[in-house]
Amino acid sequence: MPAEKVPDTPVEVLVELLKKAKEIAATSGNVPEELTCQLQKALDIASGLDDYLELMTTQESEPLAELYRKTISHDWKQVHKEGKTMFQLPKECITGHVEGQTLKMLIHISQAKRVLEIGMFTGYSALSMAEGLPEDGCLVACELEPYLKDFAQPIFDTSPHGKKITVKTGSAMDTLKELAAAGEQFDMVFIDADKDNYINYYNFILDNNLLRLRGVMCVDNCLFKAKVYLKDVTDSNGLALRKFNQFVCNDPRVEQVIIPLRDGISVIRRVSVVSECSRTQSKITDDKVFRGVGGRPILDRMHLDGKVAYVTGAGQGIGRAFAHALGEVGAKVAVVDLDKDKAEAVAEELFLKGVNAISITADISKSDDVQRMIDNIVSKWGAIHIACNNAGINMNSASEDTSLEEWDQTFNVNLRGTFMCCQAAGRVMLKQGYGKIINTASMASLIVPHPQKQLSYNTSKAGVVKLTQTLGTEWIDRGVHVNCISPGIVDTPLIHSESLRPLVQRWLSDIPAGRLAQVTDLQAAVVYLASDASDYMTGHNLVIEGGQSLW
Ligand SMILES: C[S@@+](CC[C@H](N)C(=O)[O-])C[C@H]1O[C@@H](n2cnc3c(N)ncnc32)[C@H](O)[C@@H]1O
Repeated sequence: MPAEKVPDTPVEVLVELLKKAKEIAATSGNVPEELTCQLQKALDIASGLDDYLELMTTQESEPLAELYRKTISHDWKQVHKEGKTMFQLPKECITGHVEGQTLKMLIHISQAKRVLEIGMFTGYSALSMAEGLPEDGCLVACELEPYLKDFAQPIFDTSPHGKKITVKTGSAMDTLKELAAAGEQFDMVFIDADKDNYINYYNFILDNNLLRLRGVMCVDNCLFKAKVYLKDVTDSNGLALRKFNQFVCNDPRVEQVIIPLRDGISVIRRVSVVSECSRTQSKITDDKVFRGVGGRPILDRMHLDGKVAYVTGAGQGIGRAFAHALGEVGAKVAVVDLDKDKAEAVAEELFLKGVNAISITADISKSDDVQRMIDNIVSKWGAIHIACNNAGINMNSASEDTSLEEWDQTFNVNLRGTFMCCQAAGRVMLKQGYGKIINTASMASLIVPHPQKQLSYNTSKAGVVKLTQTLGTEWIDRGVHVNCISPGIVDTPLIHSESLRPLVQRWLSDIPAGRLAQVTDLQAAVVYLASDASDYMTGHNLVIEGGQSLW
């Protein structure tokens, strides 16, 4: 701590006290050496903590470092003297590196997209949190002093994350009222402004649902230099924080913990709405709709944590998108493809994202390969919960010219291969009493896409739908759901081949949505069909074609 710095956290106060004690020990002749030694150890521990945390925390970005340098070197006294700020702002009120990184981490953990900050100062915590937000995330920062907006904005503009921040100047309570009137809600709220208003901000936020269900509130300075728990404190801010902590601690609407980092950060979350409603004796219907099935709200019911999935034809296109989608919501994924390199590349992509993935090379038109694929997965992960039978081929020819070879090849992969996968995975799933099979059919199972001629493809995909319906009804009473997805025309590299490219304009005029499907348009469907949220669906053909089959 620099010599002129005022101790600002319990640890900094402790360091100062230990230094004084050491000085006293050094100047009194009769202090045992053992006591001096113990004092030095205590001082080393306390004074080394912040430096160590600083060193071991991921480095701040250049815009944050610049914001810090500019804030610390600014003459705040002079600015106030010149009447540019209403109050004389102490530079120490900047949150800084370790706290900024903590807030950014909380944003990541809570997957917040919308953040509200009360008390921006020069914007260090605002920019730290913005860095943790996704590209379409946003942060509304309330700040009393217009001068601070002008101070922070040029630095925000140097950061790729600065555009996520909107600064609202004026009294924070006025801004809160405005936001509540507009029906705004936030995933995370950070309070770091005038301490005597903390309880008012907190109550207003909860009473007006500014913090969304399962949102998180963080509050700074909750240890207030230890004044919240020391006796004989007269400091008004210390007493305000003490009262605030006690209020939150007694509030049945929330759970809280104070993290003793810097000057203390309270992390507060709303507890179950059920207990909140019974407390207020609201007339609620306390059932699965209200609580969620098994206490899990709808999005949680789409999670696939601990589930084992495979996707065939996952080396590219739709299969790759399916593999990523299933992995992103928690499943372990076996990436199956005829092409070894492609399967390995996608498994590597998934692994990089933190998904447990393996690659398997298999030709699903060969029964031995199919059985080997299933055996590999079961021996590696002990089960198969989700089977995405997606591999397929498409050849074009006029029906009068379609060779038996083309017909057989198409059916061997698209229908016979899909059946073999369903059967092999189904045997495992029937034994488990649980399974979700998702076959990739096609819009061509419903309509005859034109002008290209693809008899064997169309009929094989119609077969996939009937296969799905039959298995879906035969196995459902033993816990195995079988459904299929029928994509419309998907924008894959194949579409841009020389022979197909001229047809794109023609197709577009047949599609109400006015565009081809992207593989990402299909991802939510596979997650839904793989999850418990679709437990009453079986034998269904989920058509995703931008309305094309309706015209
Ligand atoms: C502790 S500083 C905030 C530090 C900031 N979070 C950071 O990361 O550096 C408190 C800020 O709250 C602002 N403030 C105080 N009272 C306010 C109020 N009633 N409405 C809005 N802002 C207020 C002050 O002007 C000051 O900039």
